[in-house]
Amino acid sequence: MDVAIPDDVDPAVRAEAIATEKAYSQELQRGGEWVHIWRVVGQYSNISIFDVADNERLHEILWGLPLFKWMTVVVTPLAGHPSDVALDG
Ligand SMILES: O=C(O)CC1=CCC(=O)O1
Repeated sequence: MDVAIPDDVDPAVRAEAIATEKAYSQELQRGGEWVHIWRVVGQYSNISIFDVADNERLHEILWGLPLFKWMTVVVTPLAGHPSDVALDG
């Protein structure tokens, strides 16, 4: 997720949107659907890992992001790798 909040956004609106985004994200993290969030060093971007039931649920989560209108989001579906020791029986 790349974030680009326009410079002319009122600082109070910006602060409120960022605070609401944090609460929204942390609720989903606590619920187990938003598994990881990492800051991309040097950029107003993050790399996140989601574990959701289906694409519709991920779409709902992403569209619900308070900063969504100021974001560019790229989704890369991932599958388990057969060499992952965590997947060995
Ligand atoms: O700061 C960001 O990368 C945007 C963001 C997504 C969830 C969150 O809390 O911030």
